[in-house]
Amino acid sequence: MWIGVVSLFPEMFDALTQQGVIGRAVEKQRIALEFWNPRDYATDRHRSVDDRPYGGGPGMLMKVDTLRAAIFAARERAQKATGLVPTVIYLSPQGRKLDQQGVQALASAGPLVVVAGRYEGIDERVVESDIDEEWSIGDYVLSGGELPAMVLIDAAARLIPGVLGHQDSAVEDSFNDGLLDCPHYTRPEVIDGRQVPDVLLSGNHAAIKRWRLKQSLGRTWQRRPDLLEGRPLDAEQRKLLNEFIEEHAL
Ligand SMILES: O=C(NCc1ccc(CNCc2ncc[nH]2)cc1)c1csc2nc[nH]c(=O)c12
Repeated sequence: MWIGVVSLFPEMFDALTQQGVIGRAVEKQRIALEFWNPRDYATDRHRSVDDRPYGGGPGMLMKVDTLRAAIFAARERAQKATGLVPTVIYLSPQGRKLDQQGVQALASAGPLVVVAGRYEGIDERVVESDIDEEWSIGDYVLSGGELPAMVLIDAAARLIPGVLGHQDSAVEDSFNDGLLDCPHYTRPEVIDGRQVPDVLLSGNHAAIKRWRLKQSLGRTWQRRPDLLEGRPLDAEQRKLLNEFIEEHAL
């Protein structure tokens, strides 16, 4: 997967590339991550990258000419590197809320150019002319688009074949997709008098699989019933959930 990042703070993305799953994927060239900094296109003495808003008001906007130069350079590189026209994504509080379905779509959309804003954002005409999709990661105010861009890249990269070493966990994800995870346990067997559920010590893998699915269904019902609305249950899952509800009926 080829991803170009337009950001004033490319060094922030070291958090993504220096370690972990994504770091290894970049190293193994499963993912190509390249950066363009609008400041590198500044021509004035102060190398300014922000500009004042028409109509006045607090805050600044990203300077149009340096931002567009960086977007064009990233887009051109994407085409040279992949032979495909990239989808240009702008992270913004006004964007579509990112969820796993959106991540799946982005992961299979070919090369991406991801634009991370700073200040109060970017000129609306740049959104209209150069941006294909606007995405937000949630309804809370952050200081810029870099953390949202890293969230998007991390989530999308995990779906690229070969990025996740232990394939089964990716399969698990798909198996549980749309449900909350079940409780997990590891050594010691007792913590402050609290024991590990017997089924997990039984070695009965069918019973363990059943217990985990039941817990996922039950927890989703308890904590995020909205997730169940968009997800049909088969007969077995319906049965397990009903058992859970009966066991937890107050
Ligand atoms: O660039 C981002 N944030 C920086 C930022 C925060 C606030 C404002 C505008 N503030 C004035 C205002 N707001 C409402 C009315 N008037 C502009 C830019 C960002 C990208 S994706 C994302 N997803 C979740 N949260 C985020 O903040 C982000």
